[in-house]
Amino acid sequence: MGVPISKGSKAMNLAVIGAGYVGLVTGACLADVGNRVHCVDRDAARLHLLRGGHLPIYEPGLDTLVARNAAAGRLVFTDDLPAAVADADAVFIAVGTPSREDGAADIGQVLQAAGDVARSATRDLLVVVKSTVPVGTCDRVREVVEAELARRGAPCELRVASNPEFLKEGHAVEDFQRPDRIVIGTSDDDDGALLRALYAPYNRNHDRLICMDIRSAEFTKYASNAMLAARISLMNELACLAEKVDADIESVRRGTGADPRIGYDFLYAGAGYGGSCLPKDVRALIRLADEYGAAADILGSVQAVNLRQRTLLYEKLERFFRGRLAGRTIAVWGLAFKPATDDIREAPSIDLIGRLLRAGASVRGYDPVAGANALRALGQDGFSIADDARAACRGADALVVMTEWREFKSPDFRGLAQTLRARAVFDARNLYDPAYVRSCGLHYEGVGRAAGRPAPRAAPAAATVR
Ligand SMILES: NC(=O)c1ccc[n+]([C@@H]2O[C@H](COP(=O)([O-])OP(=O)(O)OC[C@H]3O[C@@H](n4cnc5c(N)ncnc54)[C@H](O)[C@@H]3O)[C@@H](O)[C@H]2O)c1
Ligand SMILES: O=c1ccn([C@@H]2O[C@H](COP(=O)(O)OP(=O)(O)O[C@H]3O[C@H](CO)[C@@H](O)[C@H](O)[C@H]3O)[C@@H](O)[C@H]2O)c(=O)[nH]1
Repeated sequence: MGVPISKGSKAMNLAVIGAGYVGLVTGACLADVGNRVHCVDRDAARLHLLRGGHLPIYEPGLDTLVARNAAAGRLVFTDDLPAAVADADAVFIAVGTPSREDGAADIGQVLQAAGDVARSATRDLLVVVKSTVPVGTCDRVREVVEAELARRGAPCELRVASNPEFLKEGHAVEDFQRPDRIVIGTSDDDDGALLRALYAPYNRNHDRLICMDIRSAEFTKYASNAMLAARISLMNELACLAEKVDADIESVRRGTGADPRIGYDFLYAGAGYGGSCLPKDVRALIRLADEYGAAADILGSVQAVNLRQRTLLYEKLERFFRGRLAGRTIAVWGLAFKPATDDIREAPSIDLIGRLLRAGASVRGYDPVAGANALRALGQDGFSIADDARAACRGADALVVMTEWREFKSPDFRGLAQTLRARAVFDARNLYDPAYVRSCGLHYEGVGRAAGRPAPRAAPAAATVR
């Protein structure tokens, strides 16, 4: 077991609905501290994999955690929701909340899961909404649950709490086990006490629980992702300006991040933020603001900058090849939206490759774990997956590095200069030292990197100081 159940807390019976990135990590981690967890999913293929000891997703450390707790009988995978809920003290809802066409979060899966719980419950329990949901969703969950209980004439009470999740993919197990905060929104002290007891093993040295009302907890999740997205978009906008004025955004990042009020984390310019959360949650927050007649000017700009940034690498390639991308072969290193995951949801690489294929280029991709997912998303017409990073470059004109996997950090540039026909490297993550790459005989472009032009001799007239 990872962390033992602490004094004062007892092992609980839990159900987690949704065995995806969040549900699986939540279920496995809570089982690892001694709770008995039923992970419920409606996806038969996913359950088949899990029961056979295979993970449907790549997440560092999750395989051993799942194997250990499944073997100990503390973690069970099932589609039998009534059995999972039968003796549960709490049921976590961790299903998807994808974007609707208008950008709002679709809470259909959450309400469906809540209705399913209320249809099966035979005892009092706490329904904990872990999915990212717009403010007011827990109220809707309560309505659905109460209507169903009334219809059944069921003599039990289902309370509702919000407990948004803040884990990062690729770092999910560590984030869950060593959280920087655990946000809990409740309307009842007993519910807060139950969640405090459940999270006690992760709350031993510092109090990481931040307790509040339900609506504030729901909002905290969106506010956090909005902050993160804003920081990235600001950095990306600054990077584009840096490139114009021949400053180097990497030096600027080091210089600005040194101020503790700014800090170094999440300050990397790149190909625009992707993944299953930041783009979706910014869209949902904008729609929420619209619904309530509130301004979302900054959020609108954050999103607009991100959309623009996602075309940046394509534009660089198009410029380099003077608009003639048809017939070219481009190698792409990194297909996942970030390192240490196989998730390609809203990955900038998938955008870029789609554009290249539409322009008539061929793409040879490589990713340590996301190749199969990329192939499923993009098909095989003009797109292929190489066995390793070097093989992706064989016969290619140029290389684009889209994800900062560790194995891409120090390639053999002299070898690449021999392999790449147009001898060009496009670095969407600013991994490399431009001067060194150029010294190896390669054309190099990063994001917001100085071209090394000599500074203008005289200030432009408009900037003359009187
Ligand atoms: N992925 C992340 O890093 C992350 C982090 C924090 C919060 N979130 C939020 O958590 C939620 C889940 O995200 P995810 O990435 O884990 O999603 P996911 O798509 O990986 O997993 C969702 C799972 O729920 C299952 N499901 C849906 N409806 C069901 C039902 N009625 N009964 C049983 N199973 C059902 C699906 O089959 C799927 O396996 C979303 O709201 C997301 O915004 C995600
Ligand atoms: O300095 C940075 C940091 C990140 N990114 C990009 O931003 C996206 C999101 O990265 P990250 O936030 O690390 O990944 P997620 O796993 O999507 O995690 C975010 O979304 C989750 C779901 O809501 C939250 O729980 C996490 O706290 C939040 O960081 C990726 O495309 C990154 O490449 C940058 O471009 N520059």
